[in-house]
Amino acid sequence: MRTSMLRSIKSLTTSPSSHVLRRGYASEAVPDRKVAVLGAAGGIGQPLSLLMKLNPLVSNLALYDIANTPGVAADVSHINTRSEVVGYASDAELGKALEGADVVIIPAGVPRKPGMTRDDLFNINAGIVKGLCEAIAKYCPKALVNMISNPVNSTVPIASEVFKKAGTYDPKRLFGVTTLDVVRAKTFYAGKAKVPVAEVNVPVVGGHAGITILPLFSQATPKANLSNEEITALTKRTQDGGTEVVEAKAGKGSATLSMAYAGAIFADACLKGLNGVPDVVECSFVESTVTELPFFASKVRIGKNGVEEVLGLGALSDYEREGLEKLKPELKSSIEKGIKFASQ
Ligand SMILES: NC(=O)c1ccc[n+]([C@@H]2O[C@H](COP(=O)([O-])OP(=O)(O)OC[C@H]3O[C@@H](n4cnc5c(N)ncnc54)[C@H](O)[C@@H]3O)[C@@H](O)[C@H]2O)c1
Ligand SMILES: O=C(O)C[C@H](O)C(=O)O
Repeated sequence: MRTSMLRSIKSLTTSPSSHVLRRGYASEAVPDRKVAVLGAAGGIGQPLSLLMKLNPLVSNLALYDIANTPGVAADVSHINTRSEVVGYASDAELGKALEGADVVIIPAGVPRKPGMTRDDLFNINAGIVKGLCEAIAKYCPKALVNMISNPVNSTVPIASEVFKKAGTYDPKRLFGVTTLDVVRAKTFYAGKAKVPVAEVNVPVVGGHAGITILPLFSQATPKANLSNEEITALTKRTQDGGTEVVEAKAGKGSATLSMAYAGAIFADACLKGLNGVPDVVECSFVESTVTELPFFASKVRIGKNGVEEVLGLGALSDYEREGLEKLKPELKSSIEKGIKFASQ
């Protein structure tokens, strides 16, 4: 995405065709797409809004938050790229922010402090996510929902229950964003294997918390001859990547910049899928039959209707098979906690 996005941004801002695009005459080549960011003024929301403003696939960018939205929206709106930016600042404006949205990205909610698990955020974030998903069911039930708010292992099941209750649930349109785990696995693997990071691919499966994050380094490319000890250390670092940032920020929140980057990659994949670009594949936490668990992160092919295909796990090493069995009880209980909360 990086090179193609940067190339498109460059041509958008420097070539005569940029005027054509901005006037909206290029709708065949680049259809209009509205993206809504809920929690747009937060630590993730601000840089994510910036990155979505730079994405030439976006024609309308709706920035919603319960605090500080006007400033963020005014600031981002001055950037001379294709999309029109509108800020929405209160509950009463949420419907307008969502109406017509093709993709809704949700980074609303509280982040961790040192010593907390993602599950410790459940009590506050579950209610936030529930309310936002009720509004999505009402105002843009066909949108692809990119859930960033933690604990993802529970917030995605909460969203599914809210949509089921509203009669709008389409499992193809609900995604837990686990892209940051893939971003980390790629970075850490490239460093250890001494291969160019831009060429690295590593699937990360399972969920998005501690041992439920299972990077499949046996499938990493380019291949490298890493020892079992090195694979164990890489796996642990990927699983603890979020905590590494939380501790480094020492009470000032969790990953925001790397998450904004990861969220922008995933939203871009959704937009490309919607636009009919073939073979758009990203890892995501979705409704799944890959294991006995109802939700599971694995590679997913994204197309015009959202999830086109949930891909299987491929061949696993003994270490990964063991990790897979170990993560299931925790992931199952987080999923059940979300379902129980939303069905009350
Ligand atoms: N999926 C991932 O990989 C991943 C990575 C990093 C962080 N996160 C999660 O993302 C969430 C946000 O993190 P952050 O660092 O941006 O937090 P933050 O506190 O900086 O920002 C959160 C924003 O959400 C807004 N908000 C709160 N309630 C809202 C509501 N009802 N509607 C709209 N906006 C609302 C707040 O006003 C704030 O601006 C946290 O739950 C965090 O754990 C997930
Ligand atoms: O670690 C966190 O709490 C935030 C996020 O889930 C992350 O992986 O960085």
